[in-house]
Amino acid sequence: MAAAGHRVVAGEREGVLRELGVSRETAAALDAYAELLTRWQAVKNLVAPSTLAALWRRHILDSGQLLPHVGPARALADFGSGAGFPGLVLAVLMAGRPGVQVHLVESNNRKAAFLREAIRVTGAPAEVHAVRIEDFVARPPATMDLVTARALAPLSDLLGLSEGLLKTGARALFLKGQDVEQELTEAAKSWRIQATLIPSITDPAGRIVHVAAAERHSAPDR
Ligand SMILES: C[S@@+](CC[C@H](N)C(=O)[O-])C[C@H]1O[C@@H](n2cnc3c(N)ncnc32)[C@H](O)[C@@H]1O
Repeated sequence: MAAAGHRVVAGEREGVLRELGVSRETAAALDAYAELLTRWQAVKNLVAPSTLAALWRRHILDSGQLLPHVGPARALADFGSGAGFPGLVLAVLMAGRPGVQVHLVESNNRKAAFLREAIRVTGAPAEVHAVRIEDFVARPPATMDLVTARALAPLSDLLGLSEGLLKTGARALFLKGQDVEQELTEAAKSWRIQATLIPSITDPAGRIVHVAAAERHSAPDR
């Protein structure tokens, strides 16, 4: 069904803008993004159709809740950005900070084209890398301060993908669902991880995994 048929949850936009505490200019940029996503969704199916009605909370606030944990980071790499979550939302929210650049790594050309258009309409300090994450990490365009990702892979795989950037000093913020404890236990078999779990404000079972550092266990001596 065409996106015109979807209904936005009443009052959700206002509540989310209040929770994020954004300026009028930032709210306008988020509106432009939401409008573009709704329009492109009809033909490009960018997010799960069932989640579009709750776009503001399920996607925009879910992404924006990372902002207080970004700290002084200026160079961000968002892995598997899809329609821009969380990377593009963070770029919009950080637009006023000097020197910020968010690198959206998304190998799907249809999604990468959408992201380029979203950057254009929002003026967000971001750029799209339509390549595989593995290739981006092999030759990053700058030293990254922070890696973000949502709905991409289990934690141990995320650490593997991020390894090259963690080694040069990046931290990571991963949005995780109810399986987070299991994923941490599994990841701890291969990694020594310094991480903090932060409750999600959009999902009672969800956690933000803040990785300060991680390195592989050395191979056991024989
Ligand atoms: C399930 S979607 C999640 C999108 C977004 N992060 C979100 O939470 O809505 C995963 C995205 O990662 C991209 N992706 C998966 N593996 C990738 C890789 N190795 N390199 C680049 N992009 C990848 C896919 O094309 C897809 O858009």
